[in-house]
Amino acid sequence: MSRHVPIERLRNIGIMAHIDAGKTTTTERILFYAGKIHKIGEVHEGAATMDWMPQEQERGITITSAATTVFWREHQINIIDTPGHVDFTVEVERSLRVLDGAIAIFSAKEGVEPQSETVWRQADKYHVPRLAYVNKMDIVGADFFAVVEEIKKRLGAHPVPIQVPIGTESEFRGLIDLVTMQAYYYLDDLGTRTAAQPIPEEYREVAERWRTHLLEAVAELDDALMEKYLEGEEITPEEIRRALRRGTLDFKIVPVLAGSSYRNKGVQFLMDAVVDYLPSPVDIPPVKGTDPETGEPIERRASDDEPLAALAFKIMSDPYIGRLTYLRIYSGVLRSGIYLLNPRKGHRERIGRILRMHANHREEIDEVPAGEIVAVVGLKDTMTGDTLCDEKAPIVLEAMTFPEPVISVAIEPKSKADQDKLALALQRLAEEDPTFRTWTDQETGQTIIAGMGELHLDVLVDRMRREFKVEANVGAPQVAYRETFTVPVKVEGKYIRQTGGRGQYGHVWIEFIPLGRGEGFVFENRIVGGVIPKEYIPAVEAGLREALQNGVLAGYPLTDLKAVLFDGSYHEVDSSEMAFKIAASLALKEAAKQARPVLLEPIMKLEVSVPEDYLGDVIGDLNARRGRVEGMERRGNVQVIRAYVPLAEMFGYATDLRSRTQGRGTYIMQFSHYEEVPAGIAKAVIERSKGA
Ligand SMILES: Nc1nc2c(ncn2[C@@H]2O[C@H](COP(=O)(O)OP(=O)(O)OP(=O)(O)O)[C@@H](O)[C@H]2O)c(=O)[nH]1
Repeated sequence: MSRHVPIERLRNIGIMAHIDAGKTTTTERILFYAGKIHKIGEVHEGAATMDWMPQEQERGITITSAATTVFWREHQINIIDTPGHVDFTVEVERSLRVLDGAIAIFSAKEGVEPQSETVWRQADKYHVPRLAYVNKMDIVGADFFAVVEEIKKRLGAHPVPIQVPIGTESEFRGLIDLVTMQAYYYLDDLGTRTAAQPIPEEYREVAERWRTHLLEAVAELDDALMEKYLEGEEITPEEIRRALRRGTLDFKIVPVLAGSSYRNKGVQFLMDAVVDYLPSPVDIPPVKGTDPETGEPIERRASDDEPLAALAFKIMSDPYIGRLTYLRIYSGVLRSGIYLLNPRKGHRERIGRILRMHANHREEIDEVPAGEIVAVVGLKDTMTGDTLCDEKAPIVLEAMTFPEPVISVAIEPKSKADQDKLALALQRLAEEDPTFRTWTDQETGQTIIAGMGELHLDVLVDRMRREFKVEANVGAPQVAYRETFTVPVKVEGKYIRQTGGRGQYGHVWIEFIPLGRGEGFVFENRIVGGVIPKEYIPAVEAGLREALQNGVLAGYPLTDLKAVLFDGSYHEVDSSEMAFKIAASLALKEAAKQARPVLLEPIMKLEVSVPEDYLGDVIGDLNARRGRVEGMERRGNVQVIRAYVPLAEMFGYATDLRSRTQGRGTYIMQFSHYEEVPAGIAKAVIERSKGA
């Protein structure tokens, strides 16, 4: 088996951060030092190698994750660049799902920002061990130890600095390695570094203090080291590193490093830390899945000798190659030309070419061992979240969950030709992005696209224009309302037709029970004694699911309810799936009359940062938008307001806040949950939908 490196020397890592903390710059530098690119591209010049989509270069933000492979100290590092903007949270989530470790980047000035908190929690959810990297040590207001304190307070983590920066802001010029107690200086902004030096006199005290902190932390992790430490014996750098590694993998500590990626300081040490402290595929627990036949849980170890199990975590359409499916190979060996089972679809797919992705070129390979991340060309039906496996040893890996879209716009193609191109574009975009939805509005016949936020939709529309050359008019953004029931009801649905020949007979009794917000739709079959034959049950569920989509108040999907099929009857000759489907939808219609349906709206979690002077004005405005202010705190020289606000009131907020604060206010917003729309407003929304 050809493997670039033994699996213990493989690292699959992600880089996560708040927008603008420096992910792209840091990734660029890593590629540079690993010798992959020879000219360092600057983000602000629109030349960064990872950000290759045109919009990314124009907007200066990273939208899609690109996987890239580098080598460092005889280790192979696969890096996934993840986006920082909340509208693309799903990109972060799906990367975290397939990664083994992560670097969390913080700005030395801004510290723990709202989005860094969000991605940190996501990494917790997916059990991703991580390092913290305090970037931008060179900027005014940089404060390494303040960020360390914030990581502790705000994220509840146990940060353990393994370095102390020498100088800050424009004086930032070196790093003290607390593991070896040696100092390194940078001679320029190009990363030229001195050999190890003694710690300078003025840094002795602070270095000793943090060395003690480090030793206490590692002693806590290891009884043998604790003994040595208490005896006052010397603990070697090797012992410290081993304990730090164990502690990081066990989520007990987070090693913290400092640097300025932009000025080429600290990045090589960061790469060393990836090798030293982040897990290889064999350091993480075996992947979990189930047997598609029996539902029995199965585990697969990261070994070439296990049957193959891979997860498709991203689909991209490449203008030259076509459809690229990114796979994480959890176990077994992937070879081009083999057939694999997609258990969700129940059929086989042929693996075409296998590509290892570098930032700006691809390498074709024939075989990929366990633990790797690669892209595959030629898969037709595999979607994001699907498992591909050895057909002799089928497994379904735990699927990813994606949030439902909260905002939509209508798209009207300008010509017949645009109409056709639009159809293709929508199909491609939906394959790539599981949070993107599209459908045709029943009443108006318009094409609707839906996503996670205004920026998300902007980017999608932009891609339709550029990549698929669709000319279209785009409507104003609309809130994705939902509907639900508020009281439980038991109702009957009967569809019986007796007109000559063969009739129609479907008859159900269903109880509808309201569920909590976010629980979705649950169907339960409690038919006993064959009052309705088994073969008609799926038709009842399908009939309900279909009818739910069209709502009962204003055409928005009904959600957060449970339907229990508990009684009914059938006819030997006249019953059919169709008749039961219709009976189910009639039951739902009846339920709508009795179950006091209400309208639900998406509520956004908002953090606004404004200078003190504008505080009153901004809060007043939030109140006028039906906002609920939850709290306020001072961060540096700004006040941060935390609030919940209905999305319906937040269109155009960016412009509004800018003019209200003379451009000094900033905010970050993301979907939180659905809530009932107040009666007066609901009435207006329902009337508007009827008028449309
Ligand atoms: N002074 C200074 N500027 C930096 C440093 N690192 C990044 N920057 C600048 O900060 C800005 C944002 O950096 P990016 O690397 O694009 O940040 P990002 O986190 O990838 O941002 P998104 O891709 O938009 O999520 C750019 O203008 C960088 O040049 C640093 O260490 N020091």
